[in-house]
Amino acid sequence: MSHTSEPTVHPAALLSLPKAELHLHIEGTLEPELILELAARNGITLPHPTLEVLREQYEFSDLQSFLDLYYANMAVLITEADFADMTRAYLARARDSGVRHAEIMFDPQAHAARGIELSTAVNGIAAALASSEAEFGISTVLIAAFLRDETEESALEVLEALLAMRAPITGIGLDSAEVGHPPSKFIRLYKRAAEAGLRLTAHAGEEGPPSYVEDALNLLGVERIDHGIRAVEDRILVKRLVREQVPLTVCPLSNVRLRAVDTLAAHPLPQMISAGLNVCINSDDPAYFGGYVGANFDAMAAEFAWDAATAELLAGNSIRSSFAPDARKDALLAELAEWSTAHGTDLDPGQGAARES
Ligand SMILES: Nc1ncnc2[nH]cnc12
Ligand SMILES: [Zn+2]
Repeated sequence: MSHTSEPTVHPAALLSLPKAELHLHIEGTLEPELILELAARNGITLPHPTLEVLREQYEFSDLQSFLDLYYANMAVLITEADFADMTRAYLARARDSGVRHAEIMFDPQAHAARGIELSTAVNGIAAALASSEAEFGISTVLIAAFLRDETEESALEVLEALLAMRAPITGIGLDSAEVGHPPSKFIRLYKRAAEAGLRLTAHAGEEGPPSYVEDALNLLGVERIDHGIRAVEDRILVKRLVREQVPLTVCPLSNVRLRAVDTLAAHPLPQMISAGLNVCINSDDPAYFGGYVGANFDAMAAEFAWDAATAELLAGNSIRSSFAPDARKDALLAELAEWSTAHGTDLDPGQGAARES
């Protein structure tokens, strides 16, 4: 079902494509096996105590049905070592997906609400990130995401605590249940974060209306929008997003599993690319949605018969839209140019596959 005359990019080439992952919840990388291992290690009895029963819970009808399980499973994260092990497991899988830079969100309020010290979560994650470049070849950025279904006061308190402890965070995000919790709830939080020199992103337009995307830009001053797929419903907003080249961190497998879109074939990403939007591909909560960033690329490339130039465009967007230092971006863009030379659209069909296999 090729839509172009160019050869479809080979899955092995997609894995070697140097890319950045900008939308990733570290708690959403807790694989069922690790959940059970940590539960045993910490003497915790889970409501779903076997792998089989736990796996049966991974059928979601919407965002909230997923969030219920996501928050429940966090109960196994108790010590710094738990947070570090979870983070290292993600980095290993991200490396296998060709990720060279990762921007990792965590939910500090969700852990504080369970009585876990902020420093436990921060230090555990940070310990794994500290050796990420040496161990996995992945540079990283840590983002504190605030729960939009909690109050702004709670978010401000936690942000102040993170600043006071000099937590190694580069930015803030806004996640959890979207509808009914508009960006306008968090104006003071984003103002404070901007004053503290933090980079700004927010989930918007996942389940919520296009007006939430507009409000995140206008009221919160975000530099990036996480998801943003419902922006396509508003032509004027799309024009603005194209004009300003606002990065949209799209998560195809997540959108299908949470029923934001009916099927992968109905996903608006191809339409977004054609419109000239600055989109990239991410995994969101890969342990819950059927795959890491490589699987997201594979599924979309197969569904839409993407060529190497489309893969290169998406990877380039991810690198350029990252919060990485300019020197790191330049190095990754140079790697991408090398990949492009090896896998470019002027390549004979099959040549890329032969090189990779
Ligand atoms: N996809 C998602 N949307 C909103 N909040 C989240 N928290 C973790 N994953 C999320
Ligand atoms: Zn998300």
